[in-house]
Amino acid sequence: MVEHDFHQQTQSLVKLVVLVCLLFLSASISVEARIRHYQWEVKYEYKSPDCFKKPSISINGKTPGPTIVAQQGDTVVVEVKNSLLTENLAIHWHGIRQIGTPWADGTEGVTQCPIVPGDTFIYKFVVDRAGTYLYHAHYGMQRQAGLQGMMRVSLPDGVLEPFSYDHDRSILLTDWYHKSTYEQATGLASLPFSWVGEPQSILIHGRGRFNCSIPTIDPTLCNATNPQCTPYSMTVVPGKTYRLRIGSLTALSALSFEIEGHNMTVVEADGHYVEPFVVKNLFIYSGETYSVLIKADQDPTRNYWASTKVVSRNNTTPNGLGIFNYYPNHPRRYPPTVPPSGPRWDDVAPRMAQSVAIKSHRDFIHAPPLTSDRVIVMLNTQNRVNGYVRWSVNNVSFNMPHTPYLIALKHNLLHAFEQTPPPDNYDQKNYDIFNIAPNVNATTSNSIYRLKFNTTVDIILQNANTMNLNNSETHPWHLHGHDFWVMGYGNGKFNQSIDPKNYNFVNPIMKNTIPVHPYGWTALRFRADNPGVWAFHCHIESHFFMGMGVVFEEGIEKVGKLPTSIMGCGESKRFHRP
Ligand SMILES: O=C1O[C@H]([C@@H](O)CO)C(O)=C1O
Repeated sequence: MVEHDFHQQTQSLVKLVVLVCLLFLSASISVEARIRHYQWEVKYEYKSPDCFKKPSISINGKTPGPTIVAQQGDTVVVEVKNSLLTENLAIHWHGIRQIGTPWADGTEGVTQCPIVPGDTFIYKFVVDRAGTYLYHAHYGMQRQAGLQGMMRVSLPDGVLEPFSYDHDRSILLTDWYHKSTYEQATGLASLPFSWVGEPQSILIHGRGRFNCSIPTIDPTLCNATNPQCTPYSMTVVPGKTYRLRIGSLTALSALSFEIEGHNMTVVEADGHYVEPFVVKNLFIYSGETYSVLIKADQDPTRNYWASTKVVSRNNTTPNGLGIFNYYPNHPRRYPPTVPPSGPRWDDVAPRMAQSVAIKSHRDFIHAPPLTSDRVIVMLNTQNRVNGYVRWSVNNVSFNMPHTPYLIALKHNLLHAFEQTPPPDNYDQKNYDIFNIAPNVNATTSNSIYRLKFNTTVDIILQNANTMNLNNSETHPWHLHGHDFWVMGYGNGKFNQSIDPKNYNFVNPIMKNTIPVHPYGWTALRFRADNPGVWAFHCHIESHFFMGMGVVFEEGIEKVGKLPTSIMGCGESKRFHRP
């Protein structure tokens, strides 16, 4: 009897040990499988994405950089080596909320010190929601030198999308200047002011075609036969349906994208499912992502144009052209037709109509809070400060401090930036948004909005006239660390006592980037529930450089111990122990 018991006990002990070992093994296997490790070297290289040769910033030799592919819940680790020789660096993971890792947001001056030449910095964060996202440089105007790419996060195994398709493809749309970032930034920060002008080309996934035969172009710099500028071609099999993930990281341009002869069904925006709707052309602003479904259901004996046109500015940039290639036609065979001319650049109505049409998918509605605790109205204006042309919010033009806010706030270095908070409103009674402001003087400041943790905040983006007569621009605003509900859009001046009554409480889409249309307003709502310090800014590279942004702090006391790797600049030098 005793012996039998002993035998049983030994058996159960062995079973337990085996079970624990198996559990341990499977845990370590699954943990290992869930880390996506990337090693990137960032450096300048000559590239000719539109046939014109220019020093461009590449990642492992490529611009756009590699697409990060991960699954919901994975940890992404990117080891970034700065080989730019004489230039600092920081990379932002656009659309990733960085819950619990605010120091990994990659915003120089806000969440980290820049990565100095020769250094390697490790970004580590969890991708907590499936969808289409972006990454790009967030230091000065470095993004538009080519440091940008896409991220694709798939659903957990066994979870289905609310739509079906045969193949998944991604393209990044960008605009491209021949002048260096330095020449551009110097002009913007100089007296007299020198504007960057319109981009020379539109690139479809890093490929465009500048006209090298223009007589003023140095023929040694522009080579129409360079294989780097063969047009982008996407091969499709007749009858199949394609999910095309489209991201825009233009420096300046608002775009209209279309595929000749094919409708597109919009199904995703900034990582959220959209109640499907059909468009002929998709308007997309810098910092936005969309997924569209396209069925290859046209005459399969030929190819079709993919065309990208600049809208919202009276521009000189030729349409960016690619090839929608029906297999087995040759992928570089030009379509037999004239490329589509696209919508009129100055027609705001269809752009507003698309913005309004983007609603949450009926099965994925996140209901917004019914009331908000604070309303911040943000007047968007172009101004002069001491003669310099700037952009500002409520007459305050933003500049970056030398000590990143996250470090300054966490370590109580409150003299590291101005403490008087920026205004929550502008002089709504007297300000005429339709005319050049009589007094366009503004101040510059690096003060920030401090939000009460876990409160609901409304932001009203109010557009206005620029310093040029009869001119108001489109500004795509991007919020770091959060998604917001899009509560409504309107033309003209926002009316606090009427317009909130028409907010969409039924099925508002959640996004991280949103346009404010010319002379219009856009209302968004978010929960200040992500401890950290977060930038909110116009995603036009030159506009943010000229002061068009703000910074929010929330729950700083809840932020965990900051990694010393983000430190080493300004007042944070003393905490830096490499
Ligand atoms: O910031 C800008 O400056 C120019 C122009 O307004 C200056 O004349 C322009 O088009 C912008 O978007």
